[in-house]
Amino acid sequence: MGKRNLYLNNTPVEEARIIYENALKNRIKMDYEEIPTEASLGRITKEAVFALCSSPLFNAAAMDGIAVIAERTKGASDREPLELKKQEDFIIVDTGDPVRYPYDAVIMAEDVIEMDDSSIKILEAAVPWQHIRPVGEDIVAGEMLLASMHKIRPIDIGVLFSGGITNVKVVKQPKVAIFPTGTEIIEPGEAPKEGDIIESNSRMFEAMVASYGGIAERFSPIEDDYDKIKNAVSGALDYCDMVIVNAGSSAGTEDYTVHVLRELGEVLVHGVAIKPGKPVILAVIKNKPVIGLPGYPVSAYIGFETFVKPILAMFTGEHGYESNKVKAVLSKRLVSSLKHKEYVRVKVGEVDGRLVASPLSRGAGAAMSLVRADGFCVIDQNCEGIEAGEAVNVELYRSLSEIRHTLVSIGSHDLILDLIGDLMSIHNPGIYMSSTHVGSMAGLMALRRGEAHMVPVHLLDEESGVYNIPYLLRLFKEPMALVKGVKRIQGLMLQKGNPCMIKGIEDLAGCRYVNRQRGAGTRVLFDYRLKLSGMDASLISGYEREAATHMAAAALVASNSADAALGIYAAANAMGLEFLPIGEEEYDFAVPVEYLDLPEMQSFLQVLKSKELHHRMDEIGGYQYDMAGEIIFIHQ
Ligand SMILES: Nc1nc2c(c(=O)[nH]1)N[C@H]1C(S)=C(S)[C@@H](COP(=O)(O)OP(=O)(O)OC[C@H]3O[C@@H](n4cnc5c(N)ncnc54)[C@H](O)[C@@H]3O)O[C@H]1N2
Ligand code: MOO
Repeated sequence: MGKRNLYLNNTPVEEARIIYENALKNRIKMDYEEIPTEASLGRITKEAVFALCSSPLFNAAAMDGIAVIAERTKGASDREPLELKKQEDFIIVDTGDPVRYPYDAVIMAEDVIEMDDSSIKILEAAVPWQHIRPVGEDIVAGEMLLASMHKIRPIDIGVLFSGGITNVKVVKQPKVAIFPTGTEIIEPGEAPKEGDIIESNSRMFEAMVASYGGIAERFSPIEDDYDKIKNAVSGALDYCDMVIVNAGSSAGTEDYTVHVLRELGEVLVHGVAIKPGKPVILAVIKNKPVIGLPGYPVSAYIGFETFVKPILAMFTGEHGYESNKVKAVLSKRLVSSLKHKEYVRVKVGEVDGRLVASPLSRGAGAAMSLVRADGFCVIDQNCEGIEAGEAVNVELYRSLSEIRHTLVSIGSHDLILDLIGDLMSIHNPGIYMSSTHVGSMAGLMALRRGEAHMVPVHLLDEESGVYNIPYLLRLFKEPMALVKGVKRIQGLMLQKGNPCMIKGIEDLAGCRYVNRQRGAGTRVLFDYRLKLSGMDASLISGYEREAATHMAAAALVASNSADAALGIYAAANAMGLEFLPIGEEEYDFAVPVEYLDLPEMQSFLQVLKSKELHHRMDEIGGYQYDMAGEIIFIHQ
């Protein structure tokens, strides 16, 4: 082996699905088992379930009171109360007690006047069968309780028991073997060295298999070794219903999966027009589905959702997964290739009653983009892209009600945003903050387009030397508020020990710098300082290289991929870097006045002023928060 697989196809998603499902439809047979009713939550009934007994089993009192013979209560009224004798005319009953012949009505305790131990008075006649639940009112023996192929819910379990059903026949859960592969893969808990990757996908698959009604059998990582992979897959097929092999699915010299699967059985598809998820392998071995999923976490997730989930449904019979599709306005132009169908993770916010979708990182390795996402939108294969402002369909992962109670912040990044969001959810459960980091300027533009409630900004006006306010005056006609945030120290983040001996911006020539994106406040500050020092940007290698956040820039320096970056003290500190202060800046929040009263904004303001937040900022260091939460109203 050791050869590259340079022959991946590009089968359209739907076509690949049909090819595979057709190949499997006569091979996958649903199996059944009988299980205790109490263990049947979420399982699918094999066949209709009929009640063995009625409920109630007898005529039962529906209220606490007395059981009477209705005929004997005739004529009772306010004017002529009727006296009844215990045991002769009535007996005492509690809710649920049987009511036997000759009694045929129940009078509620509240409507009974007690005379002495053995007699009572009533002021109204009883109607026959009042307050009595007749035999079989709820369930009649022989009645169908649940239909075939019904997914059992908590209420169904209750009803099954009431109908005398203690065991139920359900569809058997398929057993799915999961094999992570790759010599670089180490088990969680082991200390990672350079080149090692902590195993995570098989754990994610295990949870996905369970949530879609299967039983996962997860194995330890197998190294990139043809025979080891072959023996593992072949052995699992003897007792499992399906096998997932993770990674080694594309064109690497050690990507053996497809060769192994070809030797063991038939590979129907290798390579699908989907992004992320392209190198999916769909195979049939020993009449069972064997699926190779790509190693990158996002590709693995989308490959599973697209190809494993429908095959699991062929075993479980569960097809009715809810999909929560909404229409949202796209905040940023999305360009996509005609070569594939693309799944783009998006954050969704509701601003002024309008849902806005902002695309997140599109990298297949960026698992956090899935965590941060509220949903995804699909760009069809025959579509080259979608313009900003166009409506797109978004499949939501989060509930619409959570999205509606989310403060949407788009703008400059700072570590305190995560802390604030966290404290908001603690102080006001049910209120959330979503922050997208695009830089100060891009945030203000998003606010102008009505896509955010608030923009974290730190923009220095070079002429006046004033932060933020001049920009709001320039860009907004409507009344704006500047909520004061923090003063934070910006400086050069340098490698430990400062091996390049950088003492100021002038020393950056000849070093490997990493910049921030255009429109980021830190970039504006850097350009301003460059100008002051009279230095030409072209002398700085890496001036064009951009990192999206302070932490991302700091991480590049920490990993010796760059020598210096401009950033905040907190990021340098978090990454264990040396820090050369350049100056203090004002990191505030631009808010249209009309949003100040939103409950989500009020929660934000409360947290911003809280001791708890200030304490956490002290722990990180580099922040001054004397004015945090003060509001400056900006009038034109
Ligand atoms: N020359 C080409 N290179 C690549 C192609 C291509 O068509 N031509 N396809 C790219 C695409 S698209 C994808 S997706 C990846 C998929 O590659 P593999 O499925 O072969 O996966 P690996 O290369 O083994 O791993 C990729 C990545 O994922 C990490 N990984 C693997 N297993 C796990 C696990 N269990 N838990 C966490 N992370 C895992 C692995 O270490 C790698 O970092 O190929 C492109 N290349
Ligand atoms: O198609 Mo791969 O799955 O994008 O990264």
